[in-house]
Amino acid sequence: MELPEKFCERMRQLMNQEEYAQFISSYEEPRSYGLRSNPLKPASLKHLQLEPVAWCNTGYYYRQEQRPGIHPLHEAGAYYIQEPSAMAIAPLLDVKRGEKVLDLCAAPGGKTTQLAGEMKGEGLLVANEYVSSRAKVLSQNVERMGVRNCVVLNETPQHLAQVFEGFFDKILVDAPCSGEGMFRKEEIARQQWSLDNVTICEERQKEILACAVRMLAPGGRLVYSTCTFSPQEDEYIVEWLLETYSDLTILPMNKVGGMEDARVQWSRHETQDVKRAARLWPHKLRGEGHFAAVFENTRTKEPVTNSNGKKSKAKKKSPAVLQVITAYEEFAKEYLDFTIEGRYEVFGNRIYLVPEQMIPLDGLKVQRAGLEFGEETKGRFTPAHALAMALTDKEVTNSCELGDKAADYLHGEVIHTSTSKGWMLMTVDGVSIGWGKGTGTQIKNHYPKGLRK
Ligand SMILES: C[S@@+](CC[C@H](N)C(=O)[O-])C[C@H]1O[C@@H](n2cnc3c(N)ncnc32)[C@H](O)[C@@H]1O
Repeated sequence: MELPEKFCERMRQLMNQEEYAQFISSYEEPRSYGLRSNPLKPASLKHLQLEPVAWCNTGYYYRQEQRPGIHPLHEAGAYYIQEPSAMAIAPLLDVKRGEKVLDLCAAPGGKTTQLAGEMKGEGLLVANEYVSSRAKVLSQNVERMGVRNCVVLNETPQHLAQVFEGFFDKILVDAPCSGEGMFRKEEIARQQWSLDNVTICEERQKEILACAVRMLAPGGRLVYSTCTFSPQEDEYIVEWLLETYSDLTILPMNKVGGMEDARVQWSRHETQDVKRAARLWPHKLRGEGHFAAVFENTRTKEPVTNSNGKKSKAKKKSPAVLQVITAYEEFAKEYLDFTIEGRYEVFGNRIYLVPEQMIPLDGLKVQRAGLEFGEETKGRFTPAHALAMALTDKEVTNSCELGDKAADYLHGEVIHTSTSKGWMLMTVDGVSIGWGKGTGTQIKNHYPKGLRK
């Protein structure tokens, strides 16, 4: 594999001869493939031969030729395909049900969906992505994985910091970086790499982190991660955070499965605490490589905030809004049997469930306001695909197991079978995959046209 010359030169200077040889030869080895099972949509994965990933209790290695990405259970959100070392990051936040959590650089959503699985649908998860096309992909993945409590935003960190000062219990900054840990996976990462870009990334990371620190609640936790090896974006950044923010302390980490201490000698001022951060190296474990550090905000005093005091005022609902809510409630009475926390928000003819702790959405670039329930047209309610993906067959009055017809359903075909009439949740191996509408002799296909295979 052809690696950028200046990258090799830098690594050669940083490492001793023996380690450099091991590091470089890892690029000639085949890479490992991983998937993470989704606790929100449990399924049997017996059809795959899996080996556990040491640092993630839902993570597994799979063999490339098994191609789990083309199985209907993938479309059903039973698992997320994710590079194994990337699975080490979300657990570091130690999220608890009911917390307010921000994933500031979230697309395509590997770590967001992992956090969502740990939160079990309770609390507030804000997933933000700066690049709008990537925010759409993030939103699709949040939907596929059946997440109920996530608001997807397409904002700058600077604007978020103004709105959410001191608001979040947990913040993840999985920063845009020079991507040296992607070299084996993506040729484009090798082509786009340059020493100048490393420096640009370092500056950008500091700007993003300055915003993240402002949004961290007293006692809150911040996790910083990259998928690159350059000390400028790893040890330097950790040291900079500790030198700049006296309220931040770096926490020790449980380094398992071949993770190593970060290297104090690679920081600018040899700050000893830097070693608490972790390096995941491709020549030391089965993964492409990552860097991670965990910080705690030791400040105890509440800051003056914009957001904490901001509550959604109960606005008088217009007749049009009431019509949408009524249509949903009638649908829910007939077809749903579930309770879920949050507040209704209506945008045009669409109704969403927004997590209770979310502040008013006005003035924010919202990609997904929460869980979309569906839309009303002329008094008739059509449930959203997102709602189907977030439900289990126990939470609906009618469901239909597709079995060997799953591929037909994903193609958009009508399912011929005698059925009851009305909306039904379609499932694959018991996991929801979309809506169908029974006529008595067949089920009309409501799998979204844009997702059909
Ligand atoms: C390493 S990726 C995130 C991967 C994601 N956490 C996951 O696990 O799937 C970093 C993200 O930061 C976004 N980004 C780029 N510039 C940014 C900026 N100035 N501020 C915040 N995010 C930015 C990128 O578009 C990219 O999606």
